[in-house]
Amino acid sequence: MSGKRVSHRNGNSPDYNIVLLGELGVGKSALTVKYITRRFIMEYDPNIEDTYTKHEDIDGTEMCIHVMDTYDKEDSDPLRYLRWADGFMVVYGITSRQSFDKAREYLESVTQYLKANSKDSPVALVGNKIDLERYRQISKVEGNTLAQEFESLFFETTAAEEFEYVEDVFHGIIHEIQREKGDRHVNFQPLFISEEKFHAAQRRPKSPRAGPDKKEDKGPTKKNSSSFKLFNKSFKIFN
Ligand SMILES: Nc1nc2c(ncn2[C@@H]2O[C@H](COP(=O)(O)OP(=O)(O)OP(=O)(O)O)[C@@H](O)[C@H]2O)c(=O)[nH]1
Repeated sequence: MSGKRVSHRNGNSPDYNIVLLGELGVGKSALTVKYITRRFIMEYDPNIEDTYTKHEDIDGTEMCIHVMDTYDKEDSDPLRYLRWADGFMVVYGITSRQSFDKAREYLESVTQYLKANSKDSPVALVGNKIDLERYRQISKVEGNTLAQEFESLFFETTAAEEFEYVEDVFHGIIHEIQREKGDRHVNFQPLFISEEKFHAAQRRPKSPRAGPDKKEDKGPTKKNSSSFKLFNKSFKIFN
């Protein structure tokens, strides 16, 4: 994109909506909060569904990213996120076969909706918790095969390690959303956080954990006051 800014009808930064779907406990909240705050937080209230906002400047393009961390009950209406989302992240834990089966169900319902509504929003299958390699139940090949079946992007990542592992996933889907909306015209190769890259990084000395990461972060922005709820809870913060 070489620093060129995307112009929009009203001159404002574009807004992109990303929804996270998946079984309880796969790390939807952990990934959302890591992306927004760069921190790994251990405990969440599993019954909360919320939307968080982050300002980004990617390749010289300013944008506003809204992330919905869903809590899907039996009787809740999936249209609330299906209509809202510009891009979907279907998350499973690599240590849980059950969450992988659930991810397939989400992929089926999302792709069915998109097809029925002639929409082409990008979908990413995301295998989380690769820091727990020793408990892995879903191989990378199996994840990749499922993603290919649904013509979706595929990533493996962890919310418990470096911020970049999570950022890569979000930026990957943001690039695809931009491309789908005609805001980006370059050939983008989906980023993979490979086990090799992850383990190589594990062997390197880690950057200091405390405090914010290197890049200036404008922090969470109030959308409907939800972003600020984060800081009122007694979370355990690990980095
Ligand atoms: N080791 C490890 N633990 C993780 C990771 N991501 C999340 N967790 C932990 O897994 C548990 C569930 O994570 P959540 O983010 O609450 O999962 P969720 O998908 O939002 O599910 P609910 O909050 O239960 O709706 C928490 O204890 C997290 O700390 C990860 O990448 N690695």
